Amino acid sequence: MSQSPVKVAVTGAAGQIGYSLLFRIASGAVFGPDTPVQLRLLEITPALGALEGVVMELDDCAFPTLDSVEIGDDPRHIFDGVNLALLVGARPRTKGMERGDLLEANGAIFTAQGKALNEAAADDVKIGVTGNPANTNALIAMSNAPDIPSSRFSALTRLDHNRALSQLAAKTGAGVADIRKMTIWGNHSATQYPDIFHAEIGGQNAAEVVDDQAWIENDFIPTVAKRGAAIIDARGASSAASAASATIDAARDWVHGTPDGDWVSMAVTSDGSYGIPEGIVYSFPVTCSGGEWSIVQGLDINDFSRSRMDSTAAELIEERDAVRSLGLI
Ligand SMILES: NC(=O)C1=CN([C@@H]2O[C@H](COP(=O)(O)OP(=O)(O)OC[C@H]3O[C@@H](n4cnc5c(N)ncnc54)[C@H](O)[C@@H]3O)[C@@H](O)[C@H]2O)C=CC1
Ligand SMILES: O=C([O-])CC(=O)C(=O)O
Repeated sequence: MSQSPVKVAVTGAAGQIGYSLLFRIASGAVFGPDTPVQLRLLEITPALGALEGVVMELDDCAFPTLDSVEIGDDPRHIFDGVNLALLVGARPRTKGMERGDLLEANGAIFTAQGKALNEAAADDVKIGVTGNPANTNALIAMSNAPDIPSSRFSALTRLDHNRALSQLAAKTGAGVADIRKMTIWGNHSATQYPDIFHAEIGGQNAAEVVDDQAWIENDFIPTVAKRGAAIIDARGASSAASAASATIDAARDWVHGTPDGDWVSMAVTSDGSYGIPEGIVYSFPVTCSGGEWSIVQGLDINDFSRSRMDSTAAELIEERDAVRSLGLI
């Protein structure tokens, strides 16, 4: 093992997503086989006993890339010197709830964790927010961490991106690896806009390959946007293994870069690109290189896309105003 260890914090580590996520990070899925990982796991006090059991299992895997594991309930201590913080811990929604219903319950968590990251994290920290409502939780954490550049925060829309790839592959008979340039715009919520007008299948425009606007409007977009609720209905619990997998994909690409000729979807702070109001955490098509993301510029936006991009921005503005009135930002 040639390199010095990377410190990775995971919050909500004893939860469903944590149980899929930790083993993959520990086995090198984010940083590769040559980089030792020090896991720093945050939980609420009553869940620390269960977390000890998860740590026993991590030990029992004997991963060569796992350097050490520390657990605790104090964010300031757990975030000390971390290079990557994956903020998963939050209450999940249950049947009949929208993710936005969690704003107040989960907002307080991200206020405290933003402050603790600001005080304790390493200078190069990257922060990925999975806990819902992910975009606005990232905004809350960012607003409470004034010394960390806002470009170091992102919220997870990679699961939506992966869902869109899988639905498009099923419709066209292509393999997911043949599809490039998928985009999720906006909020990780039912208003998100999965956009195939710039996507390519084997180099051909995906919307032209599909050639079925009714499928795009009535099938593809609602299936992707409401997939989380469909999983809750079927499983009785929200998505976990796929959410962990997307969290890994997002962190890996942010750290190591996106492949040439492709992009990914990440919710990042808007700089006004594509007319999206500045400052909200909005999912864009991005490329990553050298540990930094950049929003893909210059895409032509048709009227169909424009109205959907604006509706999901409007929802994020409402969420921002709601957390502002709660004093969270
Ligand atoms: N962005 C995305 O694509 C997705 C987001 N999610 C969200 O991820 C979050 C976690 O989901 P699950 O793991 O299924 O939930 P879970 O309930 O199984 O686990 C959450 C864990 O967080 C812990 N926790 C609560 N408050 C905490 C705090 N202040 N500090 C540290 N830990 C804390 C709980 O004790 C629990 O162990 C939920 O908000 C869920 O809605 C889930 C799927 C996809
Ligand atoms: O839908 C939920 O509440 C969990 C989630 O974010 C998803 O599966 O996309």
